[in-house]
Amino acid sequence: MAEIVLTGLRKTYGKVTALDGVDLELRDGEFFCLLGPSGAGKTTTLKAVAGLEQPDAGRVEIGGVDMDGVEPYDRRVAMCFESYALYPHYSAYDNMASPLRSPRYKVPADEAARRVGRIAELLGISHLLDRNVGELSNGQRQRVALGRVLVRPADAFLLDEPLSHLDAKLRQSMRAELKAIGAVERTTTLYVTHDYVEALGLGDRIGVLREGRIVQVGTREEIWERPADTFVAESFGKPRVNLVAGAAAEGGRFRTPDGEIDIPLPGGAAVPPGRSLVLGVRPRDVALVRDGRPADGAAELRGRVYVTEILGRHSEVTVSVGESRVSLVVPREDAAGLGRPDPVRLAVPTVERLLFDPAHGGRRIAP
Ligand SMILES: Nc1ncnc2c1ncn2[C@@H]1O[C@H](COP(=O)(O)OP(=O)(O)OP(=O)(O)O)[C@@H](O)[C@H]1O
Repeated sequence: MAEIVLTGLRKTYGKVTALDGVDLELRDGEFFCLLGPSGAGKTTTLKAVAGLEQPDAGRVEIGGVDMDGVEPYDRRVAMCFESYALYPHYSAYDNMASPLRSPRYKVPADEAARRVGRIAELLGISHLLDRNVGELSNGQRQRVALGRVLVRPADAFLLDEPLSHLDAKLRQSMRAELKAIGAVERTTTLYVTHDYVEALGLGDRIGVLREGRIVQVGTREEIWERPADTFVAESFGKPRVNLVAGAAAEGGRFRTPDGEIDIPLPGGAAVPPGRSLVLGVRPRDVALVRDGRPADGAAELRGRVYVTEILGRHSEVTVSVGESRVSLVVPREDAAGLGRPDPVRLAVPTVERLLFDPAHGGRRIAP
């Protein structure tokens, strides 16, 4: 077990800045998810921790020890890449046990068998242990590769999109297993993903990486309810958060340029009238109003259906409110019969409204 502390990590490849001053602290035994779009620097961060890439500047500490000059093999971390190198002519068992036979991690054969057996069971691959890896599916191979990492005694696991080749159902069950392994082993785990559902489901805490910088670190509730900026807000949730451009108006209100949306500012934000703002509301927080008035505290918007799309048992309805668009997710039957350009009324509840400042990179200013 060990905490991992990254300070001011920088790494450039020619003209590309992969890491632009990454600061991150992982607590001992924590399951930490690093989320970011393609090219954000996730893999580079992992490699810097593993010692496979030398940062141009900054420091990596594992368990309180500065890793400068420490060889990858001496860092006591186990890393699993998205592309996994297995021995195709060996059995799954031998692949998983191979690290435990190397001089560095050598454990007695019965201990190795016990470790491999336990991890294989957690990963749901016990029945595959005798098969040659060359005969396995991609998803099965990915689990063997993950197993090979998890059997090793290590202070930290570094996992790079380890579930990317699994189908949706298997991913979901594997998430539960990984969480269980993390809890049992209490081993600090740095888990890289670009899938927000995975990050929310797995991470004790989540770090959001953008263009080589950490933009926010927090629990799933903090990241979801109090995103640091519009980038983080847009990174979590499907359909995406509604971001509506407008400005502060007299009396503590938010107004779009055409005046069609004119509602109280969230969280009693004190913003001088005229200042540009972006209002954020998640589609699942917006409701259709059929009769009467919206519930207490909710603001009413009037618009016309622009498009509807069925998402399984729910439908996404996109509504034009003047020049702005607002999406909402409602039970499928509630949207039945709705089509362009039917008039609709929407309720936007108070508490879920977020306010961002477009003049400062879209950072959240309320609540
Ligand atoms: N060996 C390399 N040579 C040149 N450029 C590189 C190298 N490795 C990474 N990069 C660049 O550095 C940036 C960050 O890459 P990195 O692989 O860390 O991103 P990532 O967040 O893991 O992306 P993905 O989700 O696509 O794997 C990218 O612009 C990438 O093209």
